[in-house]
Amino acid sequence: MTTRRGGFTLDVEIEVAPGEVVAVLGPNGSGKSTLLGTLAGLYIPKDARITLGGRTLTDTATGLAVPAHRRRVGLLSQQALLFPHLTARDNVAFGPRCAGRGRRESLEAAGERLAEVGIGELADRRPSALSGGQAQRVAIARALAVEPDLLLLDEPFAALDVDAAPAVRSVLRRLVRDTGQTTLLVTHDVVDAVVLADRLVVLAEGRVVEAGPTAEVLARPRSAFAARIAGLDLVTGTASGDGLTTPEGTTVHGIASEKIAGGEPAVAVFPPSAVAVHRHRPDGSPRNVLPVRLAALEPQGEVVRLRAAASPDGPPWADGLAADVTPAAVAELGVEPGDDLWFAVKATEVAVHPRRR
Ligand SMILES: Nc1ncnc2c1ncn2[C@@H]1O[C@H](COP(=O)(O)OP(=O)(O)OP(=O)(O)O)[C@@H](O)[C@H]1O
Repeated sequence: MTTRRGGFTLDVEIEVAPGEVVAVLGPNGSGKSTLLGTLAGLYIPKDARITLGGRTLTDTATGLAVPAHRRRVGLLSQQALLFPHLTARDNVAFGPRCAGRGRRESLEAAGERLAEVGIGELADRRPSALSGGQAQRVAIARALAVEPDLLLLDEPFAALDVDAAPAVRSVLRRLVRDTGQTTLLVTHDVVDAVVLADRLVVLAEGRVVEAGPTAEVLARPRSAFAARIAGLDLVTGTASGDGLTTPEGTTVHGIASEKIAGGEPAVAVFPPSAVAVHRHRPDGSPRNVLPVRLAALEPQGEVVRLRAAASPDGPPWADGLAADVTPAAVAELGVEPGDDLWFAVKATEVAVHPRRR
């Protein structure tokens, strides 16, 4: 598709498989919202063919443009944007009604969706009597009420205050993760992308500069933007009592970000700045101590990033882990590629998130 907005041109080709979650990342002004708006039918593209599950939604060659409310595309934006004069239930029932479903059926569906997002008891309230987090839950219910073939999420947590965001995030993560809902998610938060997305697409200046499976893009970023967001250490495995267990049986001690049942797929995330580097195995406190072989030293502004390879004495998943240390510490350690080192991370620095199956 090609969409123009003022002097800006978005020119992309994107495919999302049924049931897939694709995260769209990119700097401010790269065209992420324009992409979602074009798919939702809010912006008229200059030149585009958009199909969804065998239906053509837009084809500029033939002049076809299915109106937004008939696309079966759910859009959730930063702001809830509810109708102020309608109750939560009527707001949610609005979409199905527009799509031609009966009044009773639409209201019933609305009640169910509101219960699913945990606010069934607030169905009769107007938006002015809802908190920001509650309003955003109504907006989630509304986006799902049209039984969308495609769900578009445009930074759905960005406008929520720090108290409301975690609960809404957890509701939405669960819905996206567990229902097989085909979803395109715009986010600035790499953890959301890691936890939710099968694939990442990186936009810059209106074009796709990088695309691929989430883990691959983050492990081997090619664009500057992906490299910047990829600056996190990730270990995948399954949730266990005190953190995460990797496929070959190591435990990474950490703190669960939300309730996860033991054995559920999970990912442990920590910043390279939380990794301490030692020549010899450190005694005592840190719960996570890991032998690695130093692969590379990468200058990263104020710090030096020590990139690990797996050590013959350690787990294979250490390959690619990063530790950020000061140049002074590098000099003190006197390390060079090929050296055997120890990475240590406190359990309190490791966040364990549920992961998509
Ligand atoms: N109504 C408009 N008229 C003219 N230009 C616009 C309009 N809306 C957006 N633009 C331009 O289109 C470009 C893409 O904007 P868009 O909102 O899609 O970016 P984005 O990647 O979603 O950014 P952000 O991360 O800041 O939300 C920007 O350069 C912006 O200035």
